[in-house]
Amino acid sequence: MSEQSRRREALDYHAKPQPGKIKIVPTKKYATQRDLALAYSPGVAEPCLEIEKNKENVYKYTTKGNLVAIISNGTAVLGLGDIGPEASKPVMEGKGLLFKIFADIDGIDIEVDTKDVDRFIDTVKAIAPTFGGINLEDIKAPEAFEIERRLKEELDIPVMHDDQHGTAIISAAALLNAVEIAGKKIEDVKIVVSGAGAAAVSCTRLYIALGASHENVVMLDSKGVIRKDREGLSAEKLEFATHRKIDTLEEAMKNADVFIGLSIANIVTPDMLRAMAKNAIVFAMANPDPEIAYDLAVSTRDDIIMATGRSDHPNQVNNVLGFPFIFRGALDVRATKINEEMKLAAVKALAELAREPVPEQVNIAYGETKLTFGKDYIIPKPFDPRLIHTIPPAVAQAAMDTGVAKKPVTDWESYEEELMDRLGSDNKLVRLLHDRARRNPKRIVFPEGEQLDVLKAAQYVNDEGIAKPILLGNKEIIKELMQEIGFEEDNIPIIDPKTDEHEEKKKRYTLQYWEARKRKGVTLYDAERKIRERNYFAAMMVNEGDADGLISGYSRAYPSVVRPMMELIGKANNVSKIATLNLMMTGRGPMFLADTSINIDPTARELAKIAQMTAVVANMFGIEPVIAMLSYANFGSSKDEKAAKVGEAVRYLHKFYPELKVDGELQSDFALNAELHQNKFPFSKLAGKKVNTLIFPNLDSANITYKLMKEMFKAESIGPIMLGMNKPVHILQLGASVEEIINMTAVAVVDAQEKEKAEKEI
Ligand SMILES: NC(=O)C1=CN([C@@H]2O[C@H](COP(=O)(O)OP(=O)(O)OC[C@H]3O[C@@H](n4cnc5c(N)ncnc54)[C@H](OP(=O)(O)O)[C@@H]3O)[C@@H](O)[C@H]2O)C=CC1
Ligand SMILES: CC(=O)C(=O)O
Ligand SMILES: [Mg+2]
Repeated sequence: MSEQSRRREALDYHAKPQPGKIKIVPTKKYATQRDLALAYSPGVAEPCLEIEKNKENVYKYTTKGNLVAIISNGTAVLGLGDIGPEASKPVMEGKGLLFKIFADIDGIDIEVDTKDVDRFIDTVKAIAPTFGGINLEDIKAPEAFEIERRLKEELDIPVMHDDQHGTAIISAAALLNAVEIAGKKIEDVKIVVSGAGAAAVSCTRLYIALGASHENVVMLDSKGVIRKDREGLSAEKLEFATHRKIDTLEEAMKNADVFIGLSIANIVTPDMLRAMAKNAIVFAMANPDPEIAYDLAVSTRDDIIMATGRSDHPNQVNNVLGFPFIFRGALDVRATKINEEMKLAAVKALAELAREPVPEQVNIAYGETKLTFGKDYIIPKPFDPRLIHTIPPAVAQAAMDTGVAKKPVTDWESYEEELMDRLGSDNKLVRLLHDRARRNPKRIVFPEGEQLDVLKAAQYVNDEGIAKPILLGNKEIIKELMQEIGFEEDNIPIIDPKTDEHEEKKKRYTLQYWEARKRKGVTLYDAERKIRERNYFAAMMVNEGDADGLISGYSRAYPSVVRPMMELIGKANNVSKIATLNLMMTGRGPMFLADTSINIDPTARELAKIAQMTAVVANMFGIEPVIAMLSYANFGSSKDEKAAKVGEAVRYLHKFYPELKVDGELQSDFALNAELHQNKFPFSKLAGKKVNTLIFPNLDSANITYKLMKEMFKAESIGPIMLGMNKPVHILQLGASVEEIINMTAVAVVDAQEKEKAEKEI
């Protein structure tokens, strides 16, 4: 992308469809006069009086506890310098967005038009009652030091200048890991720090607290190396002034192990990098453009461990990884400050998290094959969903240990649940599914073992204890691919149905298959050939109890995989037709949609059965189904046979499954809008209820709807989940993502558990 189009894209992003990046949305009902009487006068007086009696009640009745002010005067905006309060607003709004998406904190930007330290402090103190925390941002040194110090002393809510401490925490975690990867010791490394401002000073202090040697640091500002013999140094610069008789960055870089850039763009040259020690560590963190461009640095030396503040290269060392989670932990225990112990706890948690195996969804989010701890992955990625339940508890615990938590956590398990819920119910549901699978993992056969994405999913479910994979395909190819993704597991069965191995098993499957199909035109010879095909072999494995479930369809069109499954495995006893559902993660919560893939124009009875089978699966996910039978008409408003068919299906359901919360026929708006539904059809079984299951009258409408939701609203989908098969067999959509394959595998495991339970009951 050219520089010009990148610029245009950034400007359009901010300008359209409405200017800016955040807005305020009410959290309470406001539709009726009664609601307004509660939200505002007279009802609002009650919480006011409660808070007047006890100020702490402000946390109970208002947004204070989750509201953070992001305050700047625009004097050190990124590496752009003193561009003024208005020009800093996009950055501050950006931080508001990041607070929200990563930690569910409401961050409000406040730009203050003053460079006077006292005036700035007075302004922040005057507005502090509104907020649960204060994030100071992009205020230049040395004013930033005094502003933060005094506000911390004078306020009883957490105050953190993020450029100082957020940056220090993240870069310290990255440095600890980088030093280890480089085979060095923090105590020994020679560190050059370019910049002597808010970020540089705090970062260096923290590195020293973590073991770096004061003598090994050389710091530079806009005038060059900060030497002890220089006149007029501020207290902070004097703290890091060196006795060495050098003046320039070029001199400082000779044999240095670490370069820390918190200054301005493009001041480091390739020659300077070449002069550094072996396995040099270079954190060029100036934003938006680093002290040396990433590509230039890595092409200069191949032993370098390189990081920047940007998201478009490996190793983004940026305070975005810290502030959302540090404030989350501090707010949750109502900490009165963010102290050293809390910062160190965050450093440790972040550094350790980078060493853990990376969830596949992070690989996907960053378009990576396999992120692993090493030179190109020294620090977690901001979109890592583990951050929310790893960093805040560490910070909260440290706050409690040091006596600054006014509301300590008492139940850590439910606190972690609450943290995970902050990222939405989708995560919760998927977690529930994976947890259920993990309780009793089953053997799942993957006929498409030669596909990289299938292997990655198999690796994940194996590592996570969700399933015990069995892989079908060419052994050599599979092993090579496994090695490529680091799937080093010798105990995974790999079977190639095309070779002469497993002769006895193949003979058994052939005879079974022939037995079942010999009166349907299949000869023994046909059967022998079919069993060498992976999907047939896999289906026979499930039939014969050599596997508990099957996942296929990644590389072939849906119908061509359904066919052998129907031939070999068939329907469950009480089922006339199989069907499928998709579980969609939507803004209003999880929704079940059926039949999305098989029955083109089901009869009334078939529709009723689809609804009943869908209800069973919803219960399996721990959700009580509330089912709308959809049509273009409402409760008999059209006499047309298409609408009447849905009405008839509802009558079946009411008669044979009276316990189900189901009604219709219904138009989709009446199905989804509980209030509209209640007003017009108070007699309905669904009146006042939140519908979570939609049964469509035909395949056209169901398939089109679920794919539209997926593409237009980026709704995540689990499915199509097979309904009514005799065994746990699930067919993927062509080209399903690794995440989808993982989730479908978990579905197959839970399905196998349920079928096992049902058999035992019989
Ligand atoms: N990646 C990240 O997460 C973060 C990155 N940063 C980046 O760090 C930089 C500094 O931010 P911050 O500390 O808040 O700002 P400050 O204004 O407080 O500090 C800027 C410092 O850079 C120094 N400087 C300017 N030009 C040069 C030069 N040619 N060589 C060496 N030093 C120079 C200034 O020197 P002098 O004292 O002489 O004026 C000053 O000490 C910015 O680029 C910012 O984007 C900041 C926070 C987080
Ligand atoms: C990332 C950040 O806070 C800065 O560059 O100022
Ligand atoms: Mg900043």
